[in-house]
Amino acid sequence: MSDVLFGAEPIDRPRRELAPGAVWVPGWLTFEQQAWIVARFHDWLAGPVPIRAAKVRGHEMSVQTVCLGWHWRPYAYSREAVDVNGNRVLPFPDWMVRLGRRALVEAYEDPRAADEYTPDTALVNLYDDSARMGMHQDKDEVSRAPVVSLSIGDTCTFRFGNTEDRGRPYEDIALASGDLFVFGGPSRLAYHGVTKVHSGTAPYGCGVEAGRINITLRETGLRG
Ligand SMILES: O=C(O)CCC(=O)C(=O)O
Ligand SMILES: [Fe+2]
Repeated sequence: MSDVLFGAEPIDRPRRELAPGAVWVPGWLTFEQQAWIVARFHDWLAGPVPIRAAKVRGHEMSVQTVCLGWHWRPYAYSREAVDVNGNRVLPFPDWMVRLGRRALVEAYEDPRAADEYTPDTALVNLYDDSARMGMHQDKDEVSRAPVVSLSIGDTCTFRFGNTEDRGRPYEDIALASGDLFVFGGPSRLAYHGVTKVHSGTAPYGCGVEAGRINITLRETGLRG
């Protein structure tokens, strides 16, 4: 138990800039914050649009996703979940706007980093032991504001690459429960993915017993 718990502590895991604009802040969320967010996650699961594996060119992703603010399907955002049940997604909560702003200020160590930042959508991904996410760019947003990523539950191997293609150079890091990862500026369109979820590594107290939750806060730049 204690090994697992200490594994998620920021001890020996200093903050790091992987590339210009791409910053990893281990252990940013407290266990209390993580568990509170996981309780909200259960509220979202009971919401108007069920969590589902999106289809990319006819193939179901191994990750399941539910959205707030705007509904994402591969290559497009809409207010209604047109590829699920047609219902409008839950509104984007104000606390997430504040959390996203705090995340930018923290990651970039600049009190003004969030001055022009208003995230309006969250993609909430649920990974089981066998789920992965292939290398991709987040480019369905019109805005090029940074993406704020929060991880809760099992540790994963997160692959952060370059802006040219899916291949090398890339770096593999272990994103653990409570970690913050921000990619903006010159890294905004960097390819990234999840190559493995390490089952049984969710620390006691994070609110997740098995699996991994990842929340990305984004500014779509869309109107309507
Ligand atoms: O799960 C992660 O850490 C990354 C998720 C991601 O890249 C995405 O939702 O676009
Ligand atoms: Fe992504």
